Amino acid sequence: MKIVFTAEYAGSLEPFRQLGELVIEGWAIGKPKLQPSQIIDLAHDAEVLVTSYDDITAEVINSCPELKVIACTRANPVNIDLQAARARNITVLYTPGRNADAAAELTLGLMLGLMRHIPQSHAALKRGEFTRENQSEQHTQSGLRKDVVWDVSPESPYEVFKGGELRNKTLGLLGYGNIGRRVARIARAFGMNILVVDPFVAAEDIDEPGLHKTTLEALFRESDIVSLHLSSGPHSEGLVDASLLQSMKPGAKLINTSRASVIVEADLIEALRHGPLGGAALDVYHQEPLWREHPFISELDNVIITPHIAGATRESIQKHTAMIAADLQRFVAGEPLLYAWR
Ligand SMILES: NC(=O)c1ccc[n+]([C@@H]2O[C@H](COP(=O)([O-])OP(=O)(O)OC[C@H]3O[C@@H](n4cnc5c(N)ncnc54)[C@H](O)[C@@H]3O)[C@@H](O)[C@H]2O)c1
Ligand SMILES: O=C(O)[C@H](O)CO
Repeated sequence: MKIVFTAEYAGSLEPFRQLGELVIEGWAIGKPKLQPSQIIDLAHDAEVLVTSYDDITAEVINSCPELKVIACTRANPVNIDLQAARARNITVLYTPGRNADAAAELTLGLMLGLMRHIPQSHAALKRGEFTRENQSEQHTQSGLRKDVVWDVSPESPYEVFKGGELRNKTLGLLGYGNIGRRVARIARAFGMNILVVDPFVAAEDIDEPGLHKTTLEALFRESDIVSLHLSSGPHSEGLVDASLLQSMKPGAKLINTSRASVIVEADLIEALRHGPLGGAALDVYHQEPLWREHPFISELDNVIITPHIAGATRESIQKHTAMIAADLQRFVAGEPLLYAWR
């Protein structure tokens, strides 16, 4: 069996080697996607194609007559022409949840960052603000040593960056899948109360002490922090709009590590400029990468931004490599598959 590997990988490739001849044209950060003609050159006689981000088009699929399995190392095989694969009876494997721990942990990092102004206070200190060189003369004249002064003026970091605690706050989770559930578990450990909206998960799978399924309107109205973890698609396009954002508590926070398309960006910017939002933390954008004049970069100090890195850990890559290897072994053994796209 010939296995062509154009995916990002980590950990052992031995399980693949045991299944057949392995041809590796691995993806790496900065490496452009392969063109269909390049994939066809590599995989025209392959039975298995493992990819991360390459577009596996109908042309590719139909030019590789031996293909039996296409494996995509993403939570959603959006880059595979699923209809063309189905027409050829090709099994499509994918890796749901491979980066769920990564995305959940970044979400909590962003939440703490938002509540305690960690990026802003770090940047200010690095710029030389709040250093001993800037201590007011008053303190030295009062006879206190500069290095033991505890500045409690309105301009002191203690005031400027005074934050809020997570304990006893209400966290609203929109989407209770792989990532939403993990965020809920960690947030409960911080002592947060959790509201959930997910039309595809029953209340009995959610409700337990500290966790409660509610309506979209109540979630936005009652949460101190709303974190978005829903899947994208026509069902969620522009779901978070002015009517929901304007119903939030004054100073409430919003976190989006899911997909930008679920928010109306202009409505978010308005809610950050003029309230009620006190801040937002974003990992995903309507157009990526962001550009310097974008308000999230050039204007809004109450926004924390990361460049679509929620899922980017070494462990995520190890997990997807192992998930695909295990399902390929099951495929060859004729056993039921765990991660086949249906
Ligand atoms: N920023 C990143 O690097 C990164 C990394 C991983 C995942 N993601 C994104 O995070 C999101 C969640 O990923 P996941 O792995 O948990 O997906 P998942 O499929 O496990 O869970 C998504 C959940 O959203 C729910 N949902 C769908 N429509 C909804 C709606 N209208 N309202 C509320 N809930 C709704 C689904 O029922 C499902 O439970 C996805 O959009 C994914 O693309 C981003
Ligand atoms: O699609 C995914 O798995 C994440 O957004 C990272 O690309």
